[in-house]
Amino acid sequence: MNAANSPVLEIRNVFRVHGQGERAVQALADANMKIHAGEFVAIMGPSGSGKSTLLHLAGGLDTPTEGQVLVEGTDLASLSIAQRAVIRRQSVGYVFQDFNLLPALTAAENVAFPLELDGWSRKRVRQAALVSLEETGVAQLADRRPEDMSGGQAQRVAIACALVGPRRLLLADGPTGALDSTNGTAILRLLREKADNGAAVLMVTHEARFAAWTDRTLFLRDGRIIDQSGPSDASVPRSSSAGRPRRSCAGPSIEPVGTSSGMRREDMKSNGQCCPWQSVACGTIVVHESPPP
Ligand SMILES: Nc1ncnc2c1ncn2[C@@H]1O[C@H](COP(=O)(O)OP(=O)(O)OP(=O)(O)O)[C@@H](O)[C@H]1O
Repeated sequence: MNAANSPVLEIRNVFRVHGQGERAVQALADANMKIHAGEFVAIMGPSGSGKSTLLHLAGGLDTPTEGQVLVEGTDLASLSIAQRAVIRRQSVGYVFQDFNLLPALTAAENVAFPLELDGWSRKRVRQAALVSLEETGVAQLADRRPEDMSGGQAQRVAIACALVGPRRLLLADGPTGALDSTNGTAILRLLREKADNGAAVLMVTHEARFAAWTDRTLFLRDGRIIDQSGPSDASVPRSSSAGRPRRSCAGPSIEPVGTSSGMRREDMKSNGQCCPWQSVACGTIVVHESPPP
């Protein structure tokens, strides 16, 4: 299906128009980009320039009006809804702007959820969840529910959700938004490490100091990719640049169709088999067999 050197993510001649008629908004226009394994790419641009739309398309949460989105060589449009949900759950980690943690579950259960849907054993799931929470510095919150967390803590749990398991494409929409400088830097370091270990990472950020951790930055304006900046110190080998910024500087919300709030854990698991209805939860997609309430 995909050659070893093919991009993990390719956006090919993509247009996305939201709404119709007089209310139509061209959120993306002729966007083209590729990210390979091991690359960390930032997206910057003014509010409304199409950053989240691009990320939603990359994660298969939205479909282009025109053009193709390929994940590991597979055109997402060629897949059924259920097949797309599997790709998103197994290959794509998504950090949402508003976290999307399931309120009825503890932090560890939130992180474990996609792995449980994939049939991992309870013990393996718990171990993987704890590793991921440890990586984001919130292992002590494993048994706490989102309502008992601060915004910054919830954000780090949401990042743990996106990073758990062997995801090869990480999409992060403002992953440092609710974090102070120290924790924000720790998350950037972690994303950098994930890229250095082979993941493809695409991150929306408003801050050039965070983009400096990436390999290149895409600049969006009015839905168009208007520029790209590469590394200013490309000669620095990966191993010696780990743990610090790589560069000195960098030159729709699609609502879930349903919400899982209030659903019981077992309901959510049994609803995870297939279906046209889906909601976004904790870096993965929860699918409902019937329309959510
Ligand atoms: N579901 C939607 N329905 C209608 N218009 C939308 C929808 N989602 C996004 N848009 C519009 O598309 C354009 C791009 O939005 P998008 O959220 O991708 O921008 P952004 O760069 O992520 O903005 P921000 O930095 O404020 O999050 C904006 O004009 C926005 O109002």
